Amino acid sequence: MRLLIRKARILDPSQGLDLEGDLLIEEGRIVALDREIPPPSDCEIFEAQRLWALPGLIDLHVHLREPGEEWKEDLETGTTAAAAGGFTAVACMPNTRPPNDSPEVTRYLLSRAREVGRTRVWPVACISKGQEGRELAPFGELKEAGAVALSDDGRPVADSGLMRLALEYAASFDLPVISHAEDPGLSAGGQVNEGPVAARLGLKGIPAEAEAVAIFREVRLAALTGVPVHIAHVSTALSVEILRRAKEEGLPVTAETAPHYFTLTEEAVLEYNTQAKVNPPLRTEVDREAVRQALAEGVIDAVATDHAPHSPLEKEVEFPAAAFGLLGLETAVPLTLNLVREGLLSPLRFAELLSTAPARILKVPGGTLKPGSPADVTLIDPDLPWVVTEEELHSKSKNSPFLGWEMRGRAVLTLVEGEVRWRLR
Ligand SMILES: NC(=O)N[C@@H](CC(=O)O)C(=O)O
Ligand SMILES: [Zn+2]
Ligand SMILES: [Zn+2]
Repeated sequence: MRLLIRKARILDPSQGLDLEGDLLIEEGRIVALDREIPPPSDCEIFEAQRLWALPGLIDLHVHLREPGEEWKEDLETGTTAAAAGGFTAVACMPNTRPPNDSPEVTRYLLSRAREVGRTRVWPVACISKGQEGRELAPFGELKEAGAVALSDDGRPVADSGLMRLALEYAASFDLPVISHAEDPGLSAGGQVNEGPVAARLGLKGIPAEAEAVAIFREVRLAALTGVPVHIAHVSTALSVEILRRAKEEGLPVTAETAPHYFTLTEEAVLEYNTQAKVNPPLRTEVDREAVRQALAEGVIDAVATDHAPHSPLEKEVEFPAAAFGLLGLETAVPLTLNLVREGLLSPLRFAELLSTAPARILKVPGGTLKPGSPADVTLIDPDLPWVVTEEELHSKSKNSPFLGWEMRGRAVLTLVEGEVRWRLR
């Protein structure tokens, strides 16, 4: 099958390309990219005027809840939501039941992905057995089974010595390490950002320092070991300053943030709105502004969603009993496009944050439209207005703080290896 995408705005950070042109796809690969490609015989044509064509978006941080919490999400619904959000690949975190700390779980995820996956699935395995922070998981076996990275996401690795060992051991298997940076002593019992909002609600706060202290530890461990560390879900101005300094020192540290941190503030939890309860918590306007600047300046390298589905069982309860986490896959594109519209990001930087950088951080294929590459392509209508409703969302859960929001911009076509995995209406 051949497909010619015509007159799109082609954005490919891997080649520094931002041009209006055509993209020819054949047998699952990109075979040509040019200002104008004469349609070959026997070719389907997709007219893409006013649309953006990007290397398939890659979400390096999602929770698919399989195995063990399939009432919230499963591999099929999670990857369907991903494709609808414009993603061609997702990296799934290991805090499942059981956690992905064994080659059996990794292999199970990959076999489910082959059977029902709508996108590529890159399993992230545990740093520690059972995510208990005591003993390292079997990195070599996990890598052999198909894990692409390591993280105890959902929980921090509290023991700094164990984290150092994890970095050294991970390096010998060339597995990236992703840190859920949280000092558990400082965050213990916390529900929302520490400050006036927490006080007003009568809830225990989580200070910015709980994140900063942990990020500083990872920065120093990267310096000590020379092994790269990737920081998950950066939420504060203080964290941004630590990362800025680390980068100035030339240390091998990368970081992601999520759209909720550059869109919302702690005000979203007023009235005990559990849909906005997330870890790390939504912070202040100063933090939000710092995160936005960090994305523009390159201090934060990538946008990930931290898509964390929960059912009403976990969310429609009193605030302290509610689970942390919110949906992200289907709202990331319009929320990140807001930063383009505000003049903070160029369209090329947008593509970098959501595709090329995640591929580089995870060391997985993708993030490019170079001829010869697999045809993982996302077409976005950057202006399309739509409203977030439960019916629109493909995720099994509906825990989005953006329900009812008017959005602008949406994926209209998602191709994985040239196959249509999502087409808007
Ligand atoms: N971010 C969250 O609030 N929740 C995540 C865990 C995590 O990402 O740390 C979850 O698994 O629900
Ligand atoms: Zn986390
Ligand atoms: Zn997470």
